[in-house]
Amino acid sequence: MLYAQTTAEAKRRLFRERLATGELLRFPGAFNPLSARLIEQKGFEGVYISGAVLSADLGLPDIGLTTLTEVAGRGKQIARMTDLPAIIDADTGFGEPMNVARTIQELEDAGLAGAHIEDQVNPKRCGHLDGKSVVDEATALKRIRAGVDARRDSNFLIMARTDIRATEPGDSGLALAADRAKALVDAGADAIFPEAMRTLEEFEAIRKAVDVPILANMTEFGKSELFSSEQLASVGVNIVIWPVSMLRISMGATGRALDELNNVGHLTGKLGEMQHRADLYELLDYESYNSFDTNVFNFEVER
Ligand SMILES: C[C@](O)(C(=O)O)[C@H](CC(=O)O)C(=O)O
Ligand SMILES: [Mg+2]
Repeated sequence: MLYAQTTAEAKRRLFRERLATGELLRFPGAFNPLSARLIEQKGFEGVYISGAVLSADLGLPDIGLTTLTEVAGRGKQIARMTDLPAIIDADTGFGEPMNVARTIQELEDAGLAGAHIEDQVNPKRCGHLDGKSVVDEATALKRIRAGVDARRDSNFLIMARTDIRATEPGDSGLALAADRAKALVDAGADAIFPEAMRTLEEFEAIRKAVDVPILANMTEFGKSELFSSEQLASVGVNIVIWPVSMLRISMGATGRALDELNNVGHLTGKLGEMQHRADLYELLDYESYNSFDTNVFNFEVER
């Protein structure tokens, strides 16, 4: 009933323990609190909260328009609905290193298990678009140090994302990414998110460069080939995210349903694609509200 039972501290501790095993942990992107529950019900290890989804949800492009208050608020709504650890996209940390420090404390208070801070300049853009710029190494390291020093729960995972790979083509971009990843780890990053890696070999190169967990971003229509969990595990990736995928799927299905309404005038033909009322109620744990008030759940839903 209501929110998940596991405290934020326990989620972070368990997440750290799981991460230490070296296995691949799968974090699909939750586009709302309810979808986080579905991710948990389907047996995944964690929930990702994407900046691209958060901004798209508000009808805005992913160019750093959302505020810390909006991001922490949505993060809290999603994280509290699941016993799984939730990691959130904190973009460039919402300002100067001092702002990064406050960002991390706000995200801890919001119940997140971790966050990633990237080294793009503001205004930032999707990591899989061309024409990105990154800050110099000293600034990138300051952001991470500020976050690490500010956290109060040492289990809160601070992940450094570097976008530097796409600033130069070919092997030189990859070498820059490996160097920056090493420096970010020296500055205290608990994990590395190498953005816009193109091939499995590129993930492998970052794996060799650092000895902390690394994350693979399997966002569609971007720079990376879409590798399977098995392939990513085989090159030593520890966390995989599908940040926007569930929103893309839902919006695609919504578009097709609206076409059907226009063309046919009813949705009878779409019933099989819908989440059934009974499944929704199960996900909401509707029945348990009955233990509080027996008048709440005194009906049956036929499948
Ligand atoms: C991971 C990401 O930062 C996000 O906000 O979800 C995006 C995803 C995307 O735009 O496809 C990214 O920059 O890769
Ligand atoms: Mg993002």
